[in-house]
Amino acid sequence: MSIDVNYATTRADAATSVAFESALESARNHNSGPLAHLIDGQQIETGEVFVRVNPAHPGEVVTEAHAADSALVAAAVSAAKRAQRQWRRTSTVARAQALRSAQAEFQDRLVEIAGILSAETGKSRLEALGEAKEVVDLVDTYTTQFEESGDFRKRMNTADPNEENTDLLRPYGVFAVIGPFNFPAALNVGMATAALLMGNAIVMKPSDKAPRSGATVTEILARHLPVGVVNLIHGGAATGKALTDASVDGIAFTGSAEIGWNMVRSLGDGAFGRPVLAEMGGKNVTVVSRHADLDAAAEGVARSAYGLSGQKCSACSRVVVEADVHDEFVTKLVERVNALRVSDPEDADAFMGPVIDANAVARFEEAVAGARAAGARIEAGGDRPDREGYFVNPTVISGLPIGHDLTRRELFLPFVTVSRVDSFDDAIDEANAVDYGLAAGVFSADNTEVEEFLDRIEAGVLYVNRRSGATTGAWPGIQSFCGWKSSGSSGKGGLGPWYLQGFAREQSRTLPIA
Ligand SMILES: NC(=O)c1ccc[n+]([C@@H]2O[C@H](COP(=O)([O-])OP(=O)(O)OC[C@H]3O[C@@H](n4cnc5c(N)ncnc54)[C@H](O)[C@@H]3O)[C@@H](O)[C@H]2O)c1
Ligand SMILES: N[C@@H](CCC=O)C(=O)O
Repeated sequence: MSIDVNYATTRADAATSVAFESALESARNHNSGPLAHLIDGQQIETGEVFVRVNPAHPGEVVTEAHAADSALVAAAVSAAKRAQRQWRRTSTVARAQALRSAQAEFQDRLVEIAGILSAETGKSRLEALGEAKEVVDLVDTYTTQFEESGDFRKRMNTADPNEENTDLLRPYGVFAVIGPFNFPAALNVGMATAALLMGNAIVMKPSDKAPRSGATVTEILARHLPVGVVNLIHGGAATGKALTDASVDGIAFTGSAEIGWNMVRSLGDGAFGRPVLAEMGGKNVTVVSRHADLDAAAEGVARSAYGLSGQKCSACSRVVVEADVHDEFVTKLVERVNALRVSDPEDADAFMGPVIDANAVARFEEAVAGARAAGARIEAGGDRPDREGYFVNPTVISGLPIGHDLTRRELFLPFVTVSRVDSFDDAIDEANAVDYGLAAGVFSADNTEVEEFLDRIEAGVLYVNRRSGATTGAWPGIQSFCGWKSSGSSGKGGLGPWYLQGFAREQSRTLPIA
């Protein structure tokens, strides 16, 4: 079945929908005992068992898994170190072939993977199918870049006719790969593929909120690579901490800023620094000028703010609007938000599924109470649908004072604040007044304003007048996904052309000409 879905797709064809529904049902009923770790090619079934429930029906356990303790983590790192010695000497052609072979299996199992993603995270079918397709495109994009890189090896000039000089990129060794719950297939596979192509071995720790999603894609990678190059351990924060404290040579992390920056600090605090490629949170803004097409702006914001229930690092969570068009924009946004369908992902028309867990629901209720206490207007939502599960309604808030905490802190919820400012210049100041710098959008028909936005905005992923998603929808090989400020530690983004190099260090070699 050929499936062409991305995060801007608005409908799946009938055959894909039927296949997805069957995959979702089977994933929801698949629990056949705790998932094992994968270390040196062996399935290891030790450690306390934790469970993941279906967020649409929290009484149903979808997955169980064993959590790894620090001894098991150390065993996984040792296995990876042993395997990496050979893997780094494997020809670049053979490394690329191994990843191409995994890519083919990801493509063959795309709908099955989408079902597992939706069962564990509550993603709608289009979000789940989009993520499963992103997995395939990520492997393809990085492998193509790798194949075209000339082996990351360059012949240099020489100052001595008896010498030849080469500059090359060499792997660090073993990378810990630690991923978040919201894209537990694409982000884990993206980080892992880049590390592996560059000659590193990995120890993967997926989120404990999506262990089967992480395990399924990691086991596919493992099957196509030599034993021990890809290892998998399960668990939550304690297992993650044990992994970052172990003797890994680097970390690829995607998750919240607090945890990511702690890793950066802790790996920098030794006899020598080790790389932490961390992609972190956002408080992504859309600027709406008085020269904007307000229908396009409202649609772009609604799609970005509420897709995946606002649980994208790229989600638009604040809109800054020029005063002249504030009320009209809010009216148009509210119309669209009230039309969004919040439902179980098994419902073909569900736009928003549940949020991830009870903590997210509590955070939603606290945020709404905070907005009310500050005298803000709840323009849409602010409550929960009357149904079982971790569902909340898409929410629009206006009238919060400039600088209010709810306009600064990442909530990771379908919760959008709209702020009124006097000028386009003030809008950019307000847009930049957060620590984060991930994605940002602008709506304006005035080219001078657009240029001003592009020049001044402090974020790594920018979109202009984008109706299909004001701040979301980056795709491998099309938009790089680079966090500025507290949103990223390396100044380079996943999905883009400079990512692979972060997984290697440079070496210069001067040899006598024989
Ligand atoms: N910039 C990006 O590309 C990007 C993409 C997706 C998500 N995110 C961000 O991820 C966050 C949401 O995901 P989440 O709630 O799973 O994030 P999180 O930071 O809570 O967890 C991420 C991963 O870190 C592990 N972890 C938790 N504590 C740890 C510790 N002390 N040491 C080591 N590992 C630890 C978790 O088990 C999980 O696997 C949001 O902030 C979102 O913006 C960023
Ligand atoms: N690549 C996705 C975001 C991934 C993070 O959560 C987007 O651009 O919307």
